[in-house]
Amino acid sequence: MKIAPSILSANFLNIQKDVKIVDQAGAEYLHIDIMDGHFVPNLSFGPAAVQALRPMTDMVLDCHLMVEQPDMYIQQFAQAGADVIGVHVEATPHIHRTLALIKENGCKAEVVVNPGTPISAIQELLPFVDAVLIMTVDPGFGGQKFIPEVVNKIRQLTKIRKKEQFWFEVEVDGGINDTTIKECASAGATIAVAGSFVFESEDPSKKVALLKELTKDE
Ligand SMILES: O=C(CO)[C@@H](O)[C@H](O)COP(=O)(O)O
Repeated sequence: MKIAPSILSANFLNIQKDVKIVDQAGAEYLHIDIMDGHFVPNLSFGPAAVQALRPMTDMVLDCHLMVEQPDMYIQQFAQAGADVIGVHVEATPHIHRTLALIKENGCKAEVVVNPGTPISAIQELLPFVDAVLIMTVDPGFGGQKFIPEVVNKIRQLTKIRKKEQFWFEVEVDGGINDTTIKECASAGATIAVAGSFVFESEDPSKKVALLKELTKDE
């Protein structure tokens, strides 16, 4: 399983140091939460933050857009250095167009589903995506409690993925720690985002190593 530390919980006064720590600890992805204060009740980063992070690491920059009208921002995030751009199925009536736009801009296209949204809502999109992000908390804040009922959706998606021989990544995000990551991994998740568990600890490097160790056989 790949580990994607979420910089929402990192130390913004010394972000370069935190990025280096998780990079050296073996994290493959760096998860960047983009919040607009409309789609979710919180504000975070814009394309300038992604541009500043890009020269700091070769980790995959995984931009999770929690924004309304995502099409307005795709090109800016792509030009800033995003590798993966995730857009919520709940955020636009034209999600297929948005996913195509992400690919046209040279990035991997990811569709994101909230805890209250069924897998059936994205089923027709599965042939077009590089990744599906299943939210295991309601988006907007770090440090929330994992919603265990969502594990069933990871299983459902994994079943479809195997049956149809799709190769998209199955990413999980929210409340991931040394217990919940095991449930997600056994259900078929391939990437785990972890914010507070990693960065609000004494030793983020050890936490990344622990998450990798716990899921090394998945
Ligand atoms: O998308 C989000 C929150 O909306 C996440 O990426 C959080 O940043 C994860 O934080 P933890 O739940 O791991 O503390």
